[in-house]
Amino acid sequence: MKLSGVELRLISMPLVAPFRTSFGVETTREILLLRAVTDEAEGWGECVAMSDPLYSSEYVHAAVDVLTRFFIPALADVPELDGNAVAPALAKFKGHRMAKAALETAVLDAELRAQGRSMGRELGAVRDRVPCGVSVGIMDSIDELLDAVGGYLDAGYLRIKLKIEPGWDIAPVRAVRERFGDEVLLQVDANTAYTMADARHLAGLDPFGLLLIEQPFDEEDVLGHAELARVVSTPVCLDESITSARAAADAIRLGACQIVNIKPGRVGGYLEARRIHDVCSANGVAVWAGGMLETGIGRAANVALAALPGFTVPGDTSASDRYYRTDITEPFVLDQGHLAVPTGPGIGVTPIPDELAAVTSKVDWLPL
Ligand SMILES: CSCC[C@@H](NC(=O)CCC(=O)O)C(=O)O
Ligand SMILES: [Mg+2]
Repeated sequence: MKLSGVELRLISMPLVAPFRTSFGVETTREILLLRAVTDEAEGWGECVAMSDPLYSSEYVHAAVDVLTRFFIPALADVPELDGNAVAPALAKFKGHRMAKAALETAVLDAELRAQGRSMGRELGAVRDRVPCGVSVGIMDSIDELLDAVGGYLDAGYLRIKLKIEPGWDIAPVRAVRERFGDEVLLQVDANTAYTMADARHLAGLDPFGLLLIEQPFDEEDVLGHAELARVVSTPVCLDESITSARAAADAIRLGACQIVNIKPGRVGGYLEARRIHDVCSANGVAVWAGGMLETGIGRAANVALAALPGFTVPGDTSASDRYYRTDITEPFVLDQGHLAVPTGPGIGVTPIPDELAAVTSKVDWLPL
């Protein structure tokens, strides 16, 4: 394919309710969307970087800058562009995996649309629908939390994930167990809020039969997670630490994780995400699809990824209305706790022009 240019679009999506984690509160999601225009088709990619560098070092305006000044111009020199050619063309640039992922996805989407192949087929999906979990933020009270969890269970979600932080961990987990029983699939996510000094305290979660404890320590403290795994019986899952297939292989070898949360944006794209899936599967490590509050653009691709064979636990692929009153694509709607894997060419969805225009704050066109 020949790339004629890339549109960078900033949109602002108000959340249906504040979403609080151990690193802050999100009320509006500022998102960078890319539209790659080629001589054969157009493709879309969603950059999952947050507005501020709090989940990781990346943030929206840094992604705009690095794509504009370095990554998009670098594709001009690629003679036969396709999804597989993007990562090698950007390999000389360090980091910025979320920006790279958005660009690779837009080019891959264009390639697949041109060839009439779905993302699911390209990645190796083996299911036509995926079981869905939901991520529940830190709340002001246990009662508020129990109302929220009850609502999600009534909606059909098959797994509950509770955000935790020091001072909000054992009590909310105990309350959910006491109210909803031991059968509910339940896990927690600390977003790096603890240290090894908290190990004994975190062992206090063991009696509650959690599926996993996600990223309790700093993303660089891989050995700390291995040490924790020797102290607690709850399986340790890594998110922020797993930035590549190599990082996954090292973490598994060090005993730092028994389960892996795969987020294509965090690792540089869906092709690397599939490699991480393959490494984990080869080592008997279960994986699940993480989320970054994506619109239907990113959500469509995540649902396709979640249909691969090694995704054996429900992921954070929630319905569109978990975060947004109106999505910029046809909404993803939960059906018996599952989302259908898009079957159309590429990611299988496209933005609805009026909905996209309503949330757009800035559009830039970068010709090549
Ligand atoms: C704003 S928090 C984003 C990162 C967080 N994501 C979620 O909790 C799931 C978000 C979603 O449902 O998309 C995680 O660390 O796993
Ligand atoms: Mg996480």
